[in-house]
Amino acid sequence: MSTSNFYLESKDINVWFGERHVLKNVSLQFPSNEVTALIGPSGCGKSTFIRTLNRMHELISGAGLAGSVLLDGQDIYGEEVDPTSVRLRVGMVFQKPNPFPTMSIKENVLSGLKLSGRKNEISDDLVETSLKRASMWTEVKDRLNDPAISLSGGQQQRLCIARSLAMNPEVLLMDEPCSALDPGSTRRIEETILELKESMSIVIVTHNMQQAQRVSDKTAFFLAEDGNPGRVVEFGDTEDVFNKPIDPRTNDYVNGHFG
Ligand SMILES: Nc1ncnc2c1ncn2[C@@H]1O[C@H](COP(=O)(O)OP(=O)(O)OP(=O)(O)O)[C@@H](O)[C@H]1O
Repeated sequence: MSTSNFYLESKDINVWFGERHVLKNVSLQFPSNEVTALIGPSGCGKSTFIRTLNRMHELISGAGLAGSVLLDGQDIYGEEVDPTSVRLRVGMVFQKPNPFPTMSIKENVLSGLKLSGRKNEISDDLVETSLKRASMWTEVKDRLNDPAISLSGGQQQRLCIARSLAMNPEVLLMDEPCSALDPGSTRRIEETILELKESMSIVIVTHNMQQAQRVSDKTAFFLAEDGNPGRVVEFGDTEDVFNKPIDPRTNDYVNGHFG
């Protein structure tokens, strides 16, 4: 049973690359059924932080970490915890769509299950459900055996979302998922995010202030000032962060005065 009121929670996360301290004391809470946007200028540590939430950070050589991340009350950095199982529970979608290009659409959806040895969960129903949840079933249902490379960039990104969803994650991390997409594809992904949040917690890194306001319930503003490590300057309801920010630096950033 969870000991936290939040589904996912970071406590005093500090990150180093070699000697360089790049994130300081980041404590954020991510409730179920909410979308949290991480915003801030380039280089303030948003992508680094999101990677600490599913133990992808430690795959980078020279990466150091202190602090804890509670997933449903359990520290994902606990000694007894297998990092692979964390990455299955906390899925991730990247900036650039990265389907397996020569695999078919269907094989892509099922690839995570195959790679993690969960072959008994593989079924046509799961392919359909995952593609439906990623809002692309009607577009691809008659071409499931076509290679992923035959899809548009926006469709490839939704296929990557479907691939994550097939693993039935409890949290979905999205690192600038729309930055390589046109406005129409961006809108489809945003609609998908709003549908998915009914069944999970979502954390999204975005440089698009309108997108943050359209999709997120909460917003965290990160800033790394004058060579100092990145930290959270302000965290709260998205409406407040954008319309009545407490910190003048948040006000300047959300109104486009820097970054
Ligand atoms: N693999 C790495 N090795 C060394 N330093 C890194 C590595 N990845 C990121 N950094 C450094 O950590 C800091 C935070 O980078 P990060 O990519 O997390 O920022 P960001 O806010 O996501 O930036 P952007 O918005 O441009 O994607 C930067 O100073 C960056 O140079």
